[in-house]
Amino acid sequence: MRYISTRGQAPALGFGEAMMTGLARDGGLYLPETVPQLTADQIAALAGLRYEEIAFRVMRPFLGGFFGDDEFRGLIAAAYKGFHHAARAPMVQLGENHFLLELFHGPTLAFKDFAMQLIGQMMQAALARTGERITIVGATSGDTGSAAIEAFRGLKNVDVFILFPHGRVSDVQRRQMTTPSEQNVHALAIEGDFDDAQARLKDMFNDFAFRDRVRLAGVNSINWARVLAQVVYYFSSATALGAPHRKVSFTVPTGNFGDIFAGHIAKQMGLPIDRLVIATNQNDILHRALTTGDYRTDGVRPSISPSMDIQVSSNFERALFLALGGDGAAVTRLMDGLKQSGGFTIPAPALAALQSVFASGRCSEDETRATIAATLAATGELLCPHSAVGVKVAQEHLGASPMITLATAHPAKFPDAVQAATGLRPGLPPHMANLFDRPERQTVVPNDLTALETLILERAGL
Ligand SMILES: Cc1ncc(COP(=O)(O)O)c(C=O)c1O
Ligand SMILES: N[C@@H](CCOP(=O)(O)O)C(=O)O
Repeated sequence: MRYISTRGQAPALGFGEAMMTGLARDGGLYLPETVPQLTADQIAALAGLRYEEIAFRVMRPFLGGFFGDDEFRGLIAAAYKGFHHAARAPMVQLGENHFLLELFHGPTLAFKDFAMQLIGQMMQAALARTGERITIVGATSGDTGSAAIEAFRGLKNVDVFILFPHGRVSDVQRRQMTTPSEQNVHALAIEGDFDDAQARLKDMFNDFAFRDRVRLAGVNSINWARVLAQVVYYFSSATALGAPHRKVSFTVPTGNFGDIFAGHIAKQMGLPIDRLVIATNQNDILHRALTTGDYRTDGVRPSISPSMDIQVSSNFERALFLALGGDGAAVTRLMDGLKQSGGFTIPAPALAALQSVFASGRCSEDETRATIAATLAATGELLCPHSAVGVKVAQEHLGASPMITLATAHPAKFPDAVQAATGLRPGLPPHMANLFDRPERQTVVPNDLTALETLILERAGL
């Protein structure tokens, strides 16, 4: 199994190298050269298995032997043992033909834990082989950061620096990042938005001297292993509803496009997915791009679903690469256009290819609040604002096949928004009960590459 870059210029890598490398050295994102297929019988056999076993069977073909079977099973078991629900990713029914996949039962209460807990295990196993020390730098709009800190806190051979937009994450999200006391954890509040944070992170990867000196590693969905681990719950949920014998559709609250891209991979592996629906908040660049063909940034507008306040959607590059038939030079031209003029036009055949896989919809702030209230009244389910964006857009796309909407975070991460919508203030679960009593530690940093690199070198003692 070899991994190739979306820009077509970086060397192809094996699974372990791709995981430890993060961004390809030509600025692209790694993807498997060919996507392994599961047969209908293999998919049918997943129904009723434990989540951990489904994870093993779905991900194993991508590893190219980097982990032995027993070792990989052990890593999966360790990754999910801290989840607070026996099913890991349980489903509840919201209405006729509409289901909610609860992905917030991990330690930091967001879907990020599914991949982050596992890559925490996989990276530690890889580092144990080489004795290397690495520096993880991550960009977050709120949830990736806390999940990464939870997965890597306290490790001797890893420093973890998380860039989050100053003043633009919820209090719970910020405290999840600023209260861990371990000295290898560095919470950096950048004066900018998530797009700035992610752009500076990619700049660091493209600064080879810095990258090599700190042994830079990435845990955003830049990292293929993150996307891979998110493929699993598409299989677990679809087979629970009768796949492969019937098709299912998914609606995914979307920002950086990693989660829905994992659904695209599941479909390519043979899972019979009818529609993959992109649900955006008022930062609706992906909905506009899919409907008009014009991918153009117009500035991040802070919303009550802050984790989706993103305009430069990293993994859209992976989808474009596939839609352009694997033409790395064409992807490079479009990405250069994005950098230079804030946008690009998707070539017509690629747009048609994207539209054959993805549908899309947008949810306003008022609609988000109304959906939280209406869903509570109709079903008793308390949604976080991101999941509400998904539910609203899903309701506009219900059809013959069952629709599964991904519930991406726990409502207790966004108590102000949920209370404003319903009058109810969701409480934190017992393992986080003292979050607001712990002292915070954060550094406010400018949106400036040199300043950031200097700080990281200093803190990492390099
Ligand atoms: C709660 C929540 N929902 C949805 C998303 C969007 O997911 P993605 O960035 O994979 O599109 C995010 C951020 O990633 C998130 O934290
Ligand atoms: N919403 C995310 C943004 C980063 O996404 P990632 O999947 O690329 O890590 C967050 O919560 O940080």
